[in-house]
Amino acid sequence: MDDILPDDHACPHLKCPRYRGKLTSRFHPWFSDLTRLSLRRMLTRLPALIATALAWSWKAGPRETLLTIGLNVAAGAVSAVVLTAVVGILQGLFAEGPTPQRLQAALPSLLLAGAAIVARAGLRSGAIWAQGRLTPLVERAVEVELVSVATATRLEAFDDSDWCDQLHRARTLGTYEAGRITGYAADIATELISLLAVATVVTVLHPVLLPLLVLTVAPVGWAAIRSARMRYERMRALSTSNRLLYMYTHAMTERDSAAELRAYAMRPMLLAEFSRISDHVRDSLLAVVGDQTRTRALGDVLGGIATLATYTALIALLLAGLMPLAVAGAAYVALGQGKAALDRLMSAINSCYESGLYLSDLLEAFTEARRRTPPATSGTTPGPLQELRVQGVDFAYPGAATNALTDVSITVERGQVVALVGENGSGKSTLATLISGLYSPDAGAIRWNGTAITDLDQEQLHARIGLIRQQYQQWPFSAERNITMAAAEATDAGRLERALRLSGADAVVHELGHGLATPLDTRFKDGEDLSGGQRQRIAAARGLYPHADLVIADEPTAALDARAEERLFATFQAAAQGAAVLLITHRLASTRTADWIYVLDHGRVVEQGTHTDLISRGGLYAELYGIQAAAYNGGPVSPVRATGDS
Ligand SMILES: Nc1ncnc2c1ncn2[C@@H]1O[C@H](COP(=O)(O)OP(=O)(O)OP(=O)(O)O)[C@@H](O)[C@H]1O
Repeated sequence: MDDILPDDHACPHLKCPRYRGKLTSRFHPWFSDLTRLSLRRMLTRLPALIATALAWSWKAGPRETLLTIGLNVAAGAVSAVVLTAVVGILQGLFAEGPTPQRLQAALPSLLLAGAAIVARAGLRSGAIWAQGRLTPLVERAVEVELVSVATATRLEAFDDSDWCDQLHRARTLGTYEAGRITGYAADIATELISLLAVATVVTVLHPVLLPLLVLTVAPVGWAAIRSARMRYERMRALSTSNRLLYMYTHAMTERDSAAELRAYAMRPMLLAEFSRISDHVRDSLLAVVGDQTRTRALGDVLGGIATLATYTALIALLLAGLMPLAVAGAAYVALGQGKAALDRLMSAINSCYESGLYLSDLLEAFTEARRRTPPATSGTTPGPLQELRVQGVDFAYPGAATNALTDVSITVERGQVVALVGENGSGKSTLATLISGLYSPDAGAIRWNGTAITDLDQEQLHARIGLIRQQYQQWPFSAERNITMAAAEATDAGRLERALRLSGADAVVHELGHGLATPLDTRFKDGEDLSGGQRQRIAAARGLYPHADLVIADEPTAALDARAEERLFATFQAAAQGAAVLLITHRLASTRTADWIYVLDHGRVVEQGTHTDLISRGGLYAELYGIQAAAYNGGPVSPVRATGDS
């Protein structure tokens, strides 16, 4: 397990140079750029991020976006009126003259302040309502966009752990923050308007007050942004740990792993691993809380000193006779409001900044997904298959030290059943996956009637291939949908009936409580589960349902009983009348009737020919066939030794 644990297990301190080095080398180059943004660079980048967020918001809910921004800005403007009115009240009250006269002078401002406070409350409530609606609208729109780009990427993207981390972060944090950033941007606008009013008032009262006001908030703002960045860096470094926790939680709470968990008594091990990783996440986050607290405390202390200096300056101006008492009182209130507005502005910028980091992450995930997506081919339309030719193909899985396939060439013609055989790990499924167009070869080409399949329209290519995968997935859909799968059009009853009959899945469906409508997942109402062989029949029907030119059957009978196996192989022979069949199997009895057989060994084609050719050659095929035949004929079989035998 240690080897797949993230680098952040190595050192809990972000400041550790060893750790930093690992992070920058492990993640994409933009990582360091993103997390080391200075305040200035962050502020220059924010408008572009906000513009992106606004564009999403507008698309997801134009009315809510307008209301969120409009009502917030209006609330900010009304706050400015409140402040001006309060200053008017104070100036009226502290002015020279008899009390009734001073009260009378303050009355209009008092009424204005009261009305403005009520109006501001109404506007704020409206803004909260609009923001409350906007957030889920944007979250949903971004989520839909994210799954849309993620499902369009090439299959090999999912062999890259960095991409898996990035996608997990985008899914769990990016979409959440994207829904909030518009609100934060509106808060910034609100507080900027309030602040503009305060700045005007204090500057009119005395020019020295404005810089003092800025000084009181600057350290607090600096500390808030620094601590936001600390948390973001930590969350980013914990990506793999968090993804592992998610996977462990899934494994320990979902049905598909429930049986093995119990049968292999995995509970103590899983709980221990889960605790170990979650302890690490907890300790990392606690360490950040400590760092954040120290930074914030420093900001507060510096801010406190600056506040003290501000009020000292105010008192000094008053004592020196440079400021009348009425103005000093108004300045005191204005400074208080200004500090509150600046605090809120800093907090809004900080929230926006933190959201912006996650949003940048999300945008990077979109860019990365598009980079990993095959170009939208207006590719050539594949015609009915006459010949599929694999020419000198090399392929290595991402990150693998050795090739899974080396210089592989095979040909499949219409009307043929071609078999791929070979021992475990020899590259058969990999070749089938490449032919299906799910991976691209590193060298060589796969040609469909002479055209490289990479130049063909991929959707139309997939529609011409019926794939029976070795590792098939049983989807939590109805039995019918598990066979027809993505078919955009309504189910073709004739093709469905044929696929059910040829695969033997008709008998399976017959026994289901709700027939084809039965959900194949017991976690859902009326759901039923299937035996291994029954599942394989459904998977075979899935591969036979399309009107395919090429049926690729990868170990289609491993779980089938003898009768079902015989029927399926006969099906493939029949299917080859109007199409081509590429059959991967370890059951060599069934390859005897194949038109051509390719034998793979360590990713290379080592033999090819008909069954008779290969037997007479006495090579690997003959050896494997001999072993199986001997087992059936009661001949000598290699003894199987129990491990530990002395
Ligand atoms: N997703 C993957 N990432 C990395 N390596 C892989 C992946 N899938 C398969 N391999 C490796 O590629 C090689 C070929 O595997 P492949 O599944 O094609 O063999 P196979 O002939 O189909 O084996 P089997 O008879 O067991 O099904 C093996 O060494 C395997 O470990």
